[in-house]
Amino acid sequence: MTAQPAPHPVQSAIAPVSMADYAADPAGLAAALGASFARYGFAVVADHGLDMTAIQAAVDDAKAFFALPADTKMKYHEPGTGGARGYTPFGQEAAKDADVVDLKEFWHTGRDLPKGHPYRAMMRDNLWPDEVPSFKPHVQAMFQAMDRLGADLLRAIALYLDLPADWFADKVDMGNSVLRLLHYPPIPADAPGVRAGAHEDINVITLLLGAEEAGLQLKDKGGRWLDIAPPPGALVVNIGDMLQRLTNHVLPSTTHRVVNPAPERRGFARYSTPFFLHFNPDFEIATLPSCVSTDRPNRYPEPITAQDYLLQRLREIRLL
Ligand SMILES: O=C(O)CCC(=O)C(=O)O
Ligand SMILES: [Fe+2]
Repeated sequence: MTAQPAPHPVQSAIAPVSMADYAADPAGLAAALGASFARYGFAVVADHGLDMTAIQAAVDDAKAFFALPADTKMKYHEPGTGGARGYTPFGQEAAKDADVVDLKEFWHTGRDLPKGHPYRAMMRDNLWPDEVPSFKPHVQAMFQAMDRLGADLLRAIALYLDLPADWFADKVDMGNSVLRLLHYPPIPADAPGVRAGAHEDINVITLLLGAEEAGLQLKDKGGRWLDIAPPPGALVVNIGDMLQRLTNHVLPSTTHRVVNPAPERRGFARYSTPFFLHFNPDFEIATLPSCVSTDRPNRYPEPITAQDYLLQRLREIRLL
């Protein structure tokens, strides 16, 4: 595989928050993260402690999978299942209300549930490609690493919300979380559509690696698009609709997109790996009382289970 030149330097709108002092000063991280989320719905997290060699091994296997012939990849596509597991080809997903499809293909890995677990009724079994033998152990390890880091970030978010640090722990420990391995191929000059149209994430929080290749933008409060250009290896974390709903918009789920590169970088693929952290499917998303006040009336008087909310939203993005 030929090495890509360094991505285009882009000025980032968001200052990174370091997790290096997390153990010594959890309240400090909670305050810094919370301030970034409240302002942008996004945070850039450095010193997150992920084993980047292990992550790279999984990303390399994803690249090997995407390089397979289309009909081989289609063996791992399960139509009519919302793209929950395995492969989703080009031309399938579109942003809500968009009239063009996104310029991407992806693979989804979820949680491996023990035999007989009641959530198996709602969470499909994983698929694994035979053609790339190390894919399964590498991608499983990456899923577990992101799952653990997500739980850590939720402890900081709980502190920011004045909840006990472990408030989220038993609400996400068997969550329907998904690791998405994404491939945006090189783009012809006249390609219609964009790599990923403007959208909000459905889940609780998203942990994104691989956004160094320029293109990821968030829509700021005033309607302006801002570039999110993380330093190499940094994690981009954003609030999803489920946490926005739980917090009555104290933590906003911000619209974002991946724009097509400048002409001189159109020949390069983009590989990124969002981990969509979800609640356990039967968790009832009911507005936190501490996030309701006379200035901030409850926007969601009716609770909804995480599973019902997910199904409703997947229909909107044409995955069901
Ligand atoms: O590829 C990226 O950087 C972001 C992708 C994204 O926003 C998504 O898949 O929800
Ligand atoms: Fe997204």
